[in-house]
Amino acid sequence: ECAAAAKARHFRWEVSNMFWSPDCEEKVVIGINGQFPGPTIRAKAGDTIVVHLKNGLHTEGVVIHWHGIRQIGTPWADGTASISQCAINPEETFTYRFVVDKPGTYFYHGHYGMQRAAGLYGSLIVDVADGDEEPFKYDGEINLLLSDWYHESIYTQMVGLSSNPFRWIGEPQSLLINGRGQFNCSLAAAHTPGAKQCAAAGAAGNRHCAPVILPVLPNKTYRLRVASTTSLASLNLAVGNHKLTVVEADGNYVEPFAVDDIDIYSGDSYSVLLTTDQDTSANYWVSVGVRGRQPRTAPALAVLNYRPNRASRLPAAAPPATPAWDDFARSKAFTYRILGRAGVTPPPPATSDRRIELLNTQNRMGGGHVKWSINNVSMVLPATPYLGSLKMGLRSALPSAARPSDTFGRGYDVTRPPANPNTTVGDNVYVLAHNATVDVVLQNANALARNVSEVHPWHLHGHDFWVLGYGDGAFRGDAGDAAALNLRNPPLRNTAVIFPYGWTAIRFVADNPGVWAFHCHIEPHLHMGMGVIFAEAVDRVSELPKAAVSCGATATALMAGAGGHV
Ligand SMILES: O=C1O[C@H]([C@@H](O)CO)C(O)=C1O
Repeated sequence: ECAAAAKARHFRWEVSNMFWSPDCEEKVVIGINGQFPGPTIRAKAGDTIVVHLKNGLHTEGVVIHWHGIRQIGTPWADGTASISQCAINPEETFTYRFVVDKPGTYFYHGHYGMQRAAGLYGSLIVDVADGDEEPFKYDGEINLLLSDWYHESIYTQMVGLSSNPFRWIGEPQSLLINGRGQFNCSLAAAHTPGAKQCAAAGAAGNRHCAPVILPVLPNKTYRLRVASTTSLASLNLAVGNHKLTVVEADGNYVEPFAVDDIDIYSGDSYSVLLTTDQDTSANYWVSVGVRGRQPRTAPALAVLNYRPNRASRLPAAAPPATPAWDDFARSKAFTYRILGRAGVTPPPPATSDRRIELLNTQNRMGGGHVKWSINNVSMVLPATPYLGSLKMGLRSALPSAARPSDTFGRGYDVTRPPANPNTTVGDNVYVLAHNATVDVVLQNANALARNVSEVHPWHLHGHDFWVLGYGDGAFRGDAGDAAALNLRNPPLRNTAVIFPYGWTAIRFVADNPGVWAFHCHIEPHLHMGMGVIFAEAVDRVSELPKAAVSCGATATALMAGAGGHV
């Protein structure tokens, strides 16, 4: 019996700032229990995870979001500051308790300010429950948590993003694999004109930035678990000479397909199978490079080490080249191939109960501030977390009186900079009826500069969604695009990308009472307002832990006796 085998896994974690050299340059990172990245959580489907999280940052709050875990029945454990809980104060401990109900490749990360970009992240891997089997076979596993790294602190970055004039964060200094990179040198210098060899990193024994070595045995099949928690970069991963067979995306099985490389946007996770069927006398490069934006960051490299070859024997061939950053036709071809595996729950086939069309634009506010807006409103977060304030009916805790719009109106020209770039801020709270089938169409557009439209990976909390389709240009809803959506075998995911000047349509059923963020997973873009909130049947949320709601207006009301006593 599955239920009997499920167990509670307890963790005691302390978050703190610490000196670390992720790419061989010493900086300050946010670590957990003295580690960067944070400890990997490994569990079985059905287990309960209990994390006692102590905030050891001296002067700021913290929360942790369990990315891809739907938090069915535990919306207060979603780890989103101002949305699902109060930020945990310094020296305080908050207990997250939630069930990991579905096997898959997940991760966790900070969700307060830009703390994710400061290094607050780690892997969360859920195996099938005892007695269950994955629908594919493999002999071993390799975990690759990908990220990007900036030398400037997140505080400097945040000040720049909210300053007038605006200061953009720019491209990252390094890409990291499992928290390690090499700035200003290359492990494959012999193949990179002008690059210096990273002798120092290895020779000095710098354990923080030593190359990632992935030992494998010949003629075996490995499951590579790949996830991206980048602040900005869209990535591409390739392994020299080896094909990759994609089998899982965001904790859901996909119809297997073989490729030479995969694109990974921030917030995505994949499992790919790799068979070690190449010349056994050699080692091979794993290369991770930037796509979607003009790269200014060297690829991250790791060594696939065919045992018993020595790990120090660098591959003779050059690392596989990352495809051209702006070859969006290639990116789309990969993304469009991701479809639900036979047996994956199909979406409700009827037309949706509600369609919400969200126009993504870059705007100006007050002359110089640069913001991202959704239907012309840039999201700001409230002092009092929504889960508490909405459950207690404190409408006054909402930053704006008006509800946001379900459409941006026909006729907006997505091919040009906004005709009227002025925007306002608001809460962007959409109230969803219990069990409604909701379609959301994300519409991309031209940014402030001419001939610029960027990639945005959107991540939904509290749900997986079906990705029903993608298209170029403006969504022509009832004029054709709505009828052409894939209701047969769409993939289930929690993150979906919008391509430049394109649209992406998703569907989910609002069957998980709570307050859920839906936002661009690019850290600076979220900080600039690129998101909305889905408040879903909040009246059905069961009693909230007081520690999740005891701040701001909810704390005041609680003290006064409205909704319980403290
Ligand atoms: O939000 C962004 O701002 C800059 C640029 O548009 C203005 O400097 C950029 O590349 C972003 O993604």
